[in-house]
Amino acid sequence: LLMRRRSSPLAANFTPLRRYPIIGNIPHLLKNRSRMLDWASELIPLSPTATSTVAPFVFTANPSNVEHVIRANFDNYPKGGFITSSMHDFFGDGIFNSNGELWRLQRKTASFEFNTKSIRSFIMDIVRREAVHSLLPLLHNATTTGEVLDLQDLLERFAFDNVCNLAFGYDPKSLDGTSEEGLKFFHAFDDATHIVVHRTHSLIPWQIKKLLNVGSEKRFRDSQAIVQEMVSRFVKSTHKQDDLLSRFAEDPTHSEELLRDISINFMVAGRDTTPSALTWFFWILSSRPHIAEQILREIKSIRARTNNDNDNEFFRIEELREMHYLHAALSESMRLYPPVPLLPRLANEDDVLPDGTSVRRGWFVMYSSYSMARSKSIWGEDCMEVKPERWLVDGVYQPTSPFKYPVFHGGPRVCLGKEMAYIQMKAVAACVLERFELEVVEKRGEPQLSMTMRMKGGLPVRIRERIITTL
Ligand code: HEM
Repeated sequence: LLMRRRSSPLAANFTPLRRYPIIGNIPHLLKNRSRMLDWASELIPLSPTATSTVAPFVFTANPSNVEHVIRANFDNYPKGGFITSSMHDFFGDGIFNSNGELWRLQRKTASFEFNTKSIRSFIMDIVRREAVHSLLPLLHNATTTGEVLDLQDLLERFAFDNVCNLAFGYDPKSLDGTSEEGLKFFHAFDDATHIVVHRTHSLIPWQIKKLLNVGSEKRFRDSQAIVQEMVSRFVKSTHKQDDLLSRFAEDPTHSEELLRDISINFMVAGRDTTPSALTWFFWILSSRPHIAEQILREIKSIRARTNNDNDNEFFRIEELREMHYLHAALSESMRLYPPVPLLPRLANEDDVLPDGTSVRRGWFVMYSSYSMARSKSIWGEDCMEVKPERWLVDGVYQPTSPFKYPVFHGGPRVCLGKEMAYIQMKAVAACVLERFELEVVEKRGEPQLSMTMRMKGGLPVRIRERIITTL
C-alpha cells in the first residue's frame, strides 16, 4: 500500500512552492508555522481552483471541497493530529476535541439543550443583566471621564461573564473587576487558552518544555490548575438549575472529569467567538457611518412598533429577531472577519477532493473562511466591500449555504451556539449603538490569530453619549 501511495502521482495538485530534495517542505513549514492564516491567504489565490498543496497541508477556499470535507465525506475528516493533541491538556475529551462516539453523545445532549425555549430565555436574562448592570454603566462612565477604552478587552470580559453565568450560574464580574476570585479565573483562563494555541509555534517542542516544567509550559500548568480547580468546584456543587452544567449533570453516565471538560469547551466557545465578531463589527462601523445609521433607524422603528420606546428598557428577544438589517450587518462583518478564519481537518484515508486535489492519509485539509470572503468567484466583484444588503431580500435576512459561508462551520459539526451568539451580539450591538457613539482612536485593524481572530493591539475607542437625532 505504501509503495502504491508513493508511486501514485499528485498531478492534479496545485503546489505553489518548490519542494526541496530530502527535506521536502520543512523549510516552508518552519518559516510559516506561526503565520498560518497569512500564509493560507497568500497561497490560496494563486491556485485556479482556490486549493494549494504544501504537504502535509492542503489549503482550500473552494466551496465544493469544503462541503466534501465537512459534510459529504465527514467520516474521513475527523479532528486530530498534532493540532488537537496540543490542545488535549486543556480541552480534554470535551466536544471540541473529541470524535466518534464520545463526540456524538455530547453533541446529542447539547443539541437538545441548546434548542429548548428555557435556555433561550436564560441566555437573554444573562445578557440583559450583564449589559444593564456592567457594560452600559462602564461605557457611560467613560463618556464623563473621556478615558480611552480597549473595546476588545471589554467585550472579552463581557463574554466571559456571560458564559460563566450560562455554564455554571456563576458571575466572575471580570468586567467591573469587583471579584478578586473572578479576575483570577479570567486571567488564568485567558493565559491557558493563549499558551495552548501557540504551542505549535515554538521551535522548541512544547512537550520538552512541559516535561521540564519551564517557560510558557510552567505558566500553562499554573493557569490550568486554577481553571480546573474552579471548574471542578462547580462540578461538585452542581444542583438542579438552568445552567448548562446542571443540564449535562442530569446524565448519570457523565463522569466529573467529563463534566469538567464539557464545561471548559463551552467556555472557550462562548468566550472567544462573539467578542471577536463584535470587535471587528464596531471597527467596520467606525468608518461606515451609513451602516450605523441604518441600524439605528431599524431599532427606532422596532421600538415604535412594539411600544418599547423607552430606551431604558432592554430589548425583548422578539424585538431582536425583527432586526434583520442588524443581523445582515453582523453577518457581513463576520464574512470579511470570521472569528474562526481557518480550520483544519485530518484525512483518515487517501482521498480526492471535488476539484481533483489529492489528499494523502495523515494530511490536513485547512479550509479558510477568510479567503472565501475575498473570492470574487464566490461573492462577486464587490467581495471586498461591506454590504449588509447582500443578505437581504425585501428587507428580510436570507441565510446562505454554510459551504460558501462556513463561518459557523457546517454539516454534522455545525456550531451549536449560532442562535445564542446572534442573540448576544445583536443585544450588545443594539444597546451600545443606541446610547453611544464610538470613536476609534487608532484604526489598526490588523488580524491576529489566537483561539479566534483577534485585533492586534486591541480596539482603543473614545465614547460619547449619542445625541438623539431624527434619523
Ligand atoms: C460569532 C460567534 C460564533 C462563531 C463564529 C462560531 C463558530 C464556530 C465554528 C467555526 C465551529 C466549528 C469548530 C470546529 O469544528 O473546530 C463551532 C463549533 C461549535 N460552537 Fe460555535 N461559534 C460561535 C459562537 C458559539 C457560542 C456562543 C457557543 C456556545 C456557548 C458555541 C458553541 C459551539 C460548539 C459547542 C461547537 C462544537 C460543535 C461540534 O463540534 O459538534 N459557538 N462554532
